[in-house]
Amino acid sequence: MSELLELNGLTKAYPGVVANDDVSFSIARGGIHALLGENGAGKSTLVKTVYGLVKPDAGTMRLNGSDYAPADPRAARASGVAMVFQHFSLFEALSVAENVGLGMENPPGPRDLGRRIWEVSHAYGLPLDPERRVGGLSAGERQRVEIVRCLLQDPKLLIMDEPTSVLTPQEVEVLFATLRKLAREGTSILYISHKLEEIRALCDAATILRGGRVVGECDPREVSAGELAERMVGETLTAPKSRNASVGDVVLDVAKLNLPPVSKFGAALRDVSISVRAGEVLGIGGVAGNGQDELLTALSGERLAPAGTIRLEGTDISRARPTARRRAGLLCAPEERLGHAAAPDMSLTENAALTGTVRKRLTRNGFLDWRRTRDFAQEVIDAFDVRTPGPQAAARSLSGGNLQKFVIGREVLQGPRVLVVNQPTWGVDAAAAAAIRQALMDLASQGAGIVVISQDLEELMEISDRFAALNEGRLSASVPTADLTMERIGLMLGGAHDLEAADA
Ligand SMILES: Nc1ncnc2c1ncn2[C@@H]1O[C@H](COP(=O)(O)OP(=O)(O)OP(=O)(O)O)[C@@H](O)[C@H]1O
Repeated sequence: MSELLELNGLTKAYPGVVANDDVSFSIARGGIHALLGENGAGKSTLVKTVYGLVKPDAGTMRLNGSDYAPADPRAARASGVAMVFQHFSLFEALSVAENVGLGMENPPGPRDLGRRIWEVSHAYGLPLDPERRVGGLSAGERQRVEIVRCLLQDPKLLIMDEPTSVLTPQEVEVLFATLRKLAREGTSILYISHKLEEIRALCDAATILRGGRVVGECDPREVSAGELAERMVGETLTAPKSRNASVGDVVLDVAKLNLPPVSKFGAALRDVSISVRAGEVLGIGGVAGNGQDELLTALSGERLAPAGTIRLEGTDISRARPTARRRAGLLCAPEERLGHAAAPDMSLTENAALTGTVRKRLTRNGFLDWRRTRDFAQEVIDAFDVRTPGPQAAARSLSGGNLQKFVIGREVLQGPRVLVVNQPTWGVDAAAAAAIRQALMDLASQGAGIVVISQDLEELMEISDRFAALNEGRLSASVPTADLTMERIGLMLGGAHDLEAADA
């Protein structure tokens, strides 16, 4: 196999950090090449350089034997480089075909475009109806739109940034079949993921980054996932410690909560009942868009609930606003890090103040006490090993996984009575994910009630005492995790509610 893309000495520094440091490796034609590394290792910076979004300070690239230095993504696409981002850039109110057309340099006429979308999507096992509105599509279907948009440009290199984090296990299989087919046809794939077993199943080469430098190359099929993880972090990993499951009184009690969807494309909550005891972790599984956002905003107080539906340690807080709920001890960490959980252009200190003022007493005489706030941000950075030059850094300058560690740490260190988290380890590397899970379990051991909403079933099985499934806005009765099989979980996720035991 010959090389499609060669990277030679790529270097890119940001204030206080060298994101890529003399990075050299090559990607084979028709190869599926994994880019591995813990959060902040420099993976995104590197692929953004290849896609023309970042200009390197030093180093060169060659594509297909010719010098390659894309001035912008348009130039990269013209050279045959396509990228599917972790965050989709689709317009919900437009159709599949309209969205695809908007992302193309020279889209064909509407009828032709519709026909080609249908053909390409079916040929690659990702069937799409060009006429459907994107707003009504699942996350997996939206990703198909992004992939098909890339395929219509006939790419030589397809870059995928953590593509499976939004997919169900079945959708992952379909995606892998598509990528293998593309590779057989000669397209190269550069694949970023933190899911090491997936990398072992899919990729035929891997480059490992640590601190911006290449620290290893291997064939992931010949190395265990544990070994890969250890090479990434440069140390031995420990599995989470189990804890004593001594549970206390009910701390969070939700009774028959009904709420309309947050948007036209959300799901209404229907008769949702939850009961979480002190010391307990309740895992809520389900495919995104089945009421997760509605549940989180109802619990955080961003949307008020009908009186008598939500009780915290016996007190009705259904009509209380977010600040009052925080004061009472109910804290929430939403899924979307930039925008919802953190303000991108604000510093980490300012972001610490966003949710920390009441419980960490960050105000004095009605004004923010900047020193205390900065100290709190620093405390989060230290305790959760957030890689950043310091609390003055803007939230958007952090790598995705490091910002996630900050957002979760900020809530955990406020000593909540009840903590609700949505996708707590999304985009977080194996070592940091283990640390976040351990922190949630430790918090439960200290007597808090924890609700973990996640699409990662293995994560839920690892840390939850009980499991419930959210499907079209209905929450199943919860079942002790120890009694569950994957088959039963599948049935619960599919909405077969009558199969479960009654709530204990
Ligand atoms: N625009 C920027 N300004 C300042 N620093 C940045 C910027 N972009 C990235 N960095 C820093 O560069 C380093 C590498 O970040 P990068 O996003 O490439 O890591 P990553 O390996 O993709 O991490 P993750 O897995 O968490 O997404 C990090 O320390 C990050 O904080």
